Amino acid sequence: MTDIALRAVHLTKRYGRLTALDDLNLDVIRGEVFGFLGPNGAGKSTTIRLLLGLARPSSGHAEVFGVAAADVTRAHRLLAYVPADVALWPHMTGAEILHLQARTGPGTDLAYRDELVDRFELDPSKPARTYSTGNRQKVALIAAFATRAPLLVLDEPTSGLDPLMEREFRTAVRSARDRGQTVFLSSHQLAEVEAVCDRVAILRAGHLADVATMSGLRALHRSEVTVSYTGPAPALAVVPGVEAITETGEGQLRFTLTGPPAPALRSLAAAGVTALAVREPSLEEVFLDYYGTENGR
Ligand SMILES: Nc1ncnc2c1ncn2[C@@H]1O[C@H](COP(=O)(O)OP(=O)(O)OP(=O)(O)O)[C@@H](O)[C@H]1O
Repeated sequence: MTDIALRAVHLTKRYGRLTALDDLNLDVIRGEVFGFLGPNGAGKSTTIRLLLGLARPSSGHAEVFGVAAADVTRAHRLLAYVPADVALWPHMTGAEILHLQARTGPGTDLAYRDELVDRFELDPSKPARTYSTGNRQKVALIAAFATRAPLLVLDEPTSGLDPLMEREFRTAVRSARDRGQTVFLSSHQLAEVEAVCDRVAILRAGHLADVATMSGLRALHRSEVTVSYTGPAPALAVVPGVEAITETGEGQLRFTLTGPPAPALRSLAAAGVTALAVREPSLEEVFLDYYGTENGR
């Protein structure tokens, strides 16, 4: 089997006059956790459907471990897929669905599956129609993580999960990587991708803006700090990582911070700080900051 888990070659999808994906060329290497990051509507789900042969490209093609994505029967033996909107058979219980998926998929580690049911705190005895969005997502994630499929494709996998379950999700992704599985996950959350991925592709308005390693992405990650103080004005201009210092009022400052916060905090220590707020920018803001102001279309 080839070492390229997923390959997109000039992959393009047009819906009428809208180009949802424009000439994507991308290789995901076997064994890596690969993030596919982009704001809402960037074309992430469209790309995933093309990579999995579930939609037909306008031009270009995709491969799963060297198998043409259009050959869905063969390609899908190599992967487990969790869509963004998980639909389950409404009258079956979680346990029955997991049982069925284990029989039809590429092979399941049943002991690990039962462990995941506990860890994700899923009550498998209930019929699927009674499950919340998050619980439906859990069923699909448990089924996917428990398979021995060499590739897991997860579309916005944590959108319905609460923070505790997000932690379990991250643990499960790391275990998948330790077992040698390749994980491809789409997200619009920088923090999630930062926590689990080795590399990340950044998609913006249907265009691949960048493929970065995590350290490259961290350089993009800039927090906005607002501070009120009663003492002397802090000498922030000389602090590494501090930029865009703006006086917002009497004894009030705003600045952006990249990298470790310790030097900035040391400089603030003598200023008699009365309030400090740190805000993580949204992905859209990071993109605007990094890629310019036009909306990319
Ligand atoms: N079947 C379709 N028909 C027409 N337009 C579509 C169709 N599917 C997607 N689009 C459009 O293609 C663009 C990309 O959508 P897509 O769902 O792939 O984005 P996304 O990055 O997954 O967004 P989100 O994070 O909101 O799910 C959007 O402008 C969307 O409206």
